[in-house]
Amino acid sequence: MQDNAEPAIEVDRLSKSYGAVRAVDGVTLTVPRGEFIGLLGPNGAGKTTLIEIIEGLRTPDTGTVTVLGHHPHPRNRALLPLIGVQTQKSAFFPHLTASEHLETVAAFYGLDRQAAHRALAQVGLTDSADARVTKVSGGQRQRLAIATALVHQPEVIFLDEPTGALDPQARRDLWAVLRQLKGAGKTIVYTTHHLEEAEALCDRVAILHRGRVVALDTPRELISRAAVGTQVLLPVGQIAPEQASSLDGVDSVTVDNGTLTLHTQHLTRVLAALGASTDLDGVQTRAATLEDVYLELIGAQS
Ligand SMILES: Nc1ncnc2c1ncn2[C@@H]1O[C@H](COP(=O)(O)OP(=O)(O)OP(=O)(O)O)[C@@H](O)[C@H]1O
Repeated sequence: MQDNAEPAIEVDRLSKSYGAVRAVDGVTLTVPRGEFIGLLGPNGAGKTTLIEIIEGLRTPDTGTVTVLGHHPHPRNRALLPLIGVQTQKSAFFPHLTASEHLETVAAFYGLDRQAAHRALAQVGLTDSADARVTKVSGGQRQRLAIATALVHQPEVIFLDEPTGALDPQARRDLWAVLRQLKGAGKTIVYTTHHLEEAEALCDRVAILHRGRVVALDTPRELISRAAVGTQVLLPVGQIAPEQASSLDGVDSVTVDNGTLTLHTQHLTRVLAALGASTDLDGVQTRAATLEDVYLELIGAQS
């Protein structure tokens, strides 16, 4: 019997180098069951290497990994039914329709057509069941890749940039699919370069830089701890930048593209001071986002 208190994933002091490049450099990470965790970081930060070591597709130099209590290395067959993997280069069986492709995958797991049709429905692709895999749109391809990872109803799902090259509507549609998986109690590990998406979807995010985890927390906590604060935006000309700088609560002022931006940790004080000096019509405020935190962290480390 499985111990449900046991974490879904435990990574301990994991490292992997390619020649002189330390792709993963001493990563320690625990993912509880049912968590939706995002791995973020610039190109080359080590996200794919880390996720593929956890999946058992790459071998670490040092350190240990357990997934649902199993070691993925050396290749561990007991783990395969428990994990679902969508990689950046997901391949489909050519010449088949979406449902035929999934039925073939289901057969590998000793499952019948029903499993394939359930996975199609889960990602909202039932209407495209008879479409050839070579003819489907980018959004449908991504859904089919996720369905391929879901056929055998795994407990832990790994998704490497599942919303990569999708248009905004297709991405939003996929968010609904990912939220449903989370709602069904699955543990999801995913990588993305879309920070607003990670902020909307993830319970926690790990920000990687040069193979190391430089931040690990809930998006909300990371944002509240960051120094970025809130921005107050108003059209240039409404108040002189020097006058704005001297207002109560203003930390700094920048002018960009016709907009004067006041940076502050004390929004109410700034709005009160601003209201006493100028008309507040046209003034906008912008709360800090995960993207601000990310840029601050990565910028500071570069
Ligand atoms: N098979 C490999 N052989 C040699 N170097 C590799 C290999 N795989 C990754 N690297 C290097 O390891 C580092 C981490 O790469 P990785 O693909 O894990 O980063 P990433 O964060 O997933 O990047 P991206 O966001 O671009 O997908 C990079 O410097 C990359 O060039």
